[in-house]
Amino acid sequence: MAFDRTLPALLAIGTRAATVRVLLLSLLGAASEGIGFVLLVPLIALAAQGGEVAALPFALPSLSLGVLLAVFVVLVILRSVADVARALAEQDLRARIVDGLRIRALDALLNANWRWAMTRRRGESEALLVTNVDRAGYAVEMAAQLVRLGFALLALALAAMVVSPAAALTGGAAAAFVLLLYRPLIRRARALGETLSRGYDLLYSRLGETLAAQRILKSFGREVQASQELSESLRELRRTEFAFVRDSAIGQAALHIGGAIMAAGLAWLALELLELELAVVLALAAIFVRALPLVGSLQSAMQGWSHASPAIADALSMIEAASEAAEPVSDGDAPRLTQRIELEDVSFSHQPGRPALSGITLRIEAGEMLALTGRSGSGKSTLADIAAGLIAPDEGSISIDGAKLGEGARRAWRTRVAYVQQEPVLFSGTVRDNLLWAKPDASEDQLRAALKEAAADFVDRLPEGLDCDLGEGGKALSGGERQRIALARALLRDPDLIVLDEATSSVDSQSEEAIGAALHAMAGRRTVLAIAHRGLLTEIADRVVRLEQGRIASG
Ligand SMILES: Nc1ncnc2c1ncn2[C@@H]1O[C@H](COP(=O)(O)OP(=O)(O)OP(=O)(O)O)[C@@H](O)[C@H]1O
Repeated sequence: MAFDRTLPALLAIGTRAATVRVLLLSLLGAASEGIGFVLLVPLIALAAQGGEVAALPFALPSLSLGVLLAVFVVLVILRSVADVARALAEQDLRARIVDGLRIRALDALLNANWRWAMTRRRGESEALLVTNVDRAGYAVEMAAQLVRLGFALLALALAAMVVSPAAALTGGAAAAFVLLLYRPLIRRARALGETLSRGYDLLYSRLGETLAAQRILKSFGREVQASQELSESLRELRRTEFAFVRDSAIGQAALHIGGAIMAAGLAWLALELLELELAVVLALAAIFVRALPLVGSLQSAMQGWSHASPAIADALSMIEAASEAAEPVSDGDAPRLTQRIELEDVSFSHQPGRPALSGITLRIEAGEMLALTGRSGSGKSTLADIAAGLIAPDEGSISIDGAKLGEGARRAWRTRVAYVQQEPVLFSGTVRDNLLWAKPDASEDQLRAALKEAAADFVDRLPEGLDCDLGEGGKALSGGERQRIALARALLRDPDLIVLDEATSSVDSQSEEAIGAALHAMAGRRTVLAIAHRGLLTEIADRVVRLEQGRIASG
């Protein structure tokens, strides 16, 4: 049932104290119920047989009816209080595990090195953080239910043992046999759970891609196909869920039939073979009637756990993989660029045998604006990622002011680098919110200076200026305006290196000119590495380096 590895790892996230609380409260509830059932024997004996019970294997304390009833009430109160406290403790444990798992997964993803992160599909990560973690929470609920039901059944079994060992053992053996018959169903639930996990991954990745491609999808008139593809994925998912529900329902029905046969057999055994007294038979019958639905719930919980626990395994293995790919924490102050960045015989391959860069030797002088050109796939972004400290060369080295940029310094170097990509990423909120995201303690003057330097002083003309709400993703602005705010945000950190990844390729010519003029005005003060196929940036750059198939062809 894969409790082996998954459960201990989960409980470590949920904290030991919360787990122990759930266990103890489940035990307390079960024990008070079990004792109540044992007390049924003297109670029924008092009512039906004048208090005499001869066939019991233990001496009954001779209690009056009043005392017996009072003890019953106390036991019920104890159990009810334990149940309330347990429900709260279970919720606490579940919340700790779900939140802990989600935060660990996000931390692991964000802290993994870029090379590993590039290989992951976004939809896969989304499905993991959203659906799988919720399913993990459901699995925890099922595990807690299994524990509670297990304790309750154990307490009932002990109560039955006290009342009549022979009848209890026979009943126990019969119940174990019935549960054994469920093993194939449990295994099937697990397989269905794994299929469902994969199905959700695919669904989320398709949904993400569809939303991202909304514009192109409309222009190709593929709305109907997109919705058909989604329907097909959903149908597949529902088929799996349906199979799971069907198996559960069949399991429950089989349990009821098996239970009725067992009850008839046990009644015959108790009355005909063991010739038990009425008080004992009635108490056993009460225990049996109580235990049967519990066995049913146990079976559902087992199937639920089997169905949901693959989601936990997925989350844990992703966390493990991301943690193995974790970037080391910075081992000192961020390197400062005052002289030059030097790439020495740098090679890099995203995939074995297909080098993206080969033997690149390049100097970028501080204060220089260098434009990187070349055909698509020639290695420009890979080179920029190496210069920005996102990835490390497979061979060769990169140094800042003569100091090699090693494993421990790369993260720190990135705090000195500003990156502006082709499609500017702005967050929902005001212009001010978007700028402060890069430098939360920036003063009003610094915000205005950055906007001015990035040729984004159009902000003054917006209603409410800096406090103008830009809407989701900065929708309220044109592409060129968004890009200038993105540049202002990059400048606000006073970076040593600005990397522009085709930052002007999709902006209007007026914005391109404004950005070009802004960059030109930075000449000598800021180091800029601009990826540009052609156009204004290559004209204003101090130097143009052209890449061809991962090698420097000119410049
Ligand atoms: N994540 C990745 N996984 C596998 N291969 C990759 C990955 N990223 C880039 N590559 C490959 O590495 C080579 C260089 O890619 P890179 O993106 O650096 O080129 P580019 O010049 O920036 O291209 P473009 O102008 O299209 O962005 C290409 O062959 C590309 O297919």
